[in-house]
Amino acid sequence: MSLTPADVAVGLDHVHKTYGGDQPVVALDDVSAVFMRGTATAVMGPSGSGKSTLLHCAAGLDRPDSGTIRLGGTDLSSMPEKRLTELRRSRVGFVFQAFNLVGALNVEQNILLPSRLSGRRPEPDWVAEVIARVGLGDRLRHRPAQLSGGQQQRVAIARALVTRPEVIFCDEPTGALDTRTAADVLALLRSAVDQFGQTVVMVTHDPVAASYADRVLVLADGRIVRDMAQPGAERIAEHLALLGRRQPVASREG
Ligand SMILES: Nc1ncnc2c1ncn2[C@@H]1O[C@H](COP(=O)(O)OP(=O)(O)OP(=O)(O)O)[C@@H](O)[C@H]1O
Repeated sequence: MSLTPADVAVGLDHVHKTYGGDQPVVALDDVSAVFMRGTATAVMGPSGSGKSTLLHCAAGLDRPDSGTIRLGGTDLSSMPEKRLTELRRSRVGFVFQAFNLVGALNVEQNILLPSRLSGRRPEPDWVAEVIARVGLGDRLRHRPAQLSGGQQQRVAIARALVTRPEVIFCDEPTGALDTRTAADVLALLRSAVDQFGQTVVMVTHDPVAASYADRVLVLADGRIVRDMAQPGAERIAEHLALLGRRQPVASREG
């Protein structure tokens, strides 16, 4: 099967990112990766390996020093800040470890906030479908503080889905949840991919969370050192343990 540009949700091409200061840190060192539409990818690696930097650059929250980042057909690298902000509101969704809901707004208002900010009226049928899918129909008038952690993360996922973004970027989406609640949230993200054709890119430390993805990329020292298709939690854990013993040879495995 040959790839067409339309199959690609996000593409990074030879991306470099160095943080300045007296002792510059190379956070991304010539990273090239393609995230296909309708798939979930987990990004893993030791602390400081560049996972958040990759996510932030791919999402247009940060800029690379060199290299190209494309969202769909759009090159983000040289886009003015104002357009980048608009693009993030309308074409990208975010789910963070700390949920990042607005405490003064109720569940429904939180879910509709990105649409309001981008000046787009979401289709009522789609909003109803998303709310039903995340199981929050009886909580719409509640404030975030009145919800459990798992329910708050469901609100964040609904908020991300409602704008039909081209990709949802998740940064440790289950980091603040217990194992069972985490499994519910991961199943929900998985169903967004399988049922809605959503694209998900998820940074995680957890091999079990990563096993919900179609593909696992592992970073070390700002480089991609593993690229695995559906490896399963045990194999992921083995690879991470090997990395702990420093095996810097890049490999691509199916
Ligand atoms: N704003 C910054 N200024 C300077 N250095 C930074 C900055 N942000 C990140 N770094 C450095 O860049 C490297 C990559 O950081 P990054 O946060 O992307 O790693 P990570 O894999 O997400 O780590 P963690 O798992 O601990 O969150 C690290 O060495 C980090 O210290």
